[in-house]
Amino acid sequence: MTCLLASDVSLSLGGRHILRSVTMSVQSGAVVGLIGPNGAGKSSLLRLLAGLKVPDTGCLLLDDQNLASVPAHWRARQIAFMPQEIVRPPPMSVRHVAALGRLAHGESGSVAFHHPKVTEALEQTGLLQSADRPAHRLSGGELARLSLCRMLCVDAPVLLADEPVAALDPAHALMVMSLFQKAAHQDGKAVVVVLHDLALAARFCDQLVLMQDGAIRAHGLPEDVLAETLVRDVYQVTTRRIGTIPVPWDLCP
Ligand SMILES: Nc1ncnc2c1ncn2[C@@H]1O[C@H](COP(=O)(O)OP(=O)(O)OP(=O)(O)O)[C@@H](O)[C@H]1O
Repeated sequence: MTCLLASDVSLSLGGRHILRSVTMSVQSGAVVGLIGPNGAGKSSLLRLLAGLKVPDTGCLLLDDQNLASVPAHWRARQIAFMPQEIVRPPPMSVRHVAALGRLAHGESGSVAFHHPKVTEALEQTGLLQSADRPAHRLSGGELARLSLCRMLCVDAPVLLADEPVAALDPAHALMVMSLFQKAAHQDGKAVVVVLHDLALAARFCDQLVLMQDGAIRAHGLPEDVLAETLVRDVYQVTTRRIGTIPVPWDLCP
């Protein structure tokens, strides 16, 4: 059982308080959705969870080990991270770029290129047919799926993805969210996904953490966190419901 915990973390950057006393955790078998308005601190928190930034106060614990003191190569095998910014890769094939995920295991060259996990991840992200295409010629959504694919190639017990569906069409967004759900529920991964789509958050996440102004405003079951009054207050939008699923409808008057 893997557990990643951010315990009372605070972070300041450029003289601004970015995160204030944030505590949250994710365990094997669960998808946690990190939601909140632009600038709320979601990406900053995700980078702390990935061990890519160190908090000013508080700590990050992976199975009781402080992320600040574990070897980087061990951390890279435990936590796979998909950043929000998708960098256009150099002229390499899609499979070559995906195989870079195996570097976390010290694998490169043909060992990485032919690794079964790479083929599986290409298939899961709908890129197997495009494996030989030049990666730098992919569309924005295809590049986002390649970034996700590379993360899956790490085969880590913890998956952290920053807005993985922001550039995807509805079918691929549903495919990717189903993929995260399966990774958690069937394969026992611990998954944290940053999302702006409240309907996807409601449908596919087991728990939601709602951030506002660098702090956690609410956390718990999606139906509780996405209560109409809370969504209205935090996002300044009204919603309409399809069952329990909220759809942002209008700006608050
Ligand atoms: N290096 C930095 N120096 C100063 N401020 C920063 C720095 N990095 C981030 N910030 C600020 O921290 C706040 C939180 O940024 P963050 O990217 O974590 O928000 P977010 O919730 O992920 O937003 P979005 O939904 O727009 O991606 C923002 O106001 C941002 O401008």
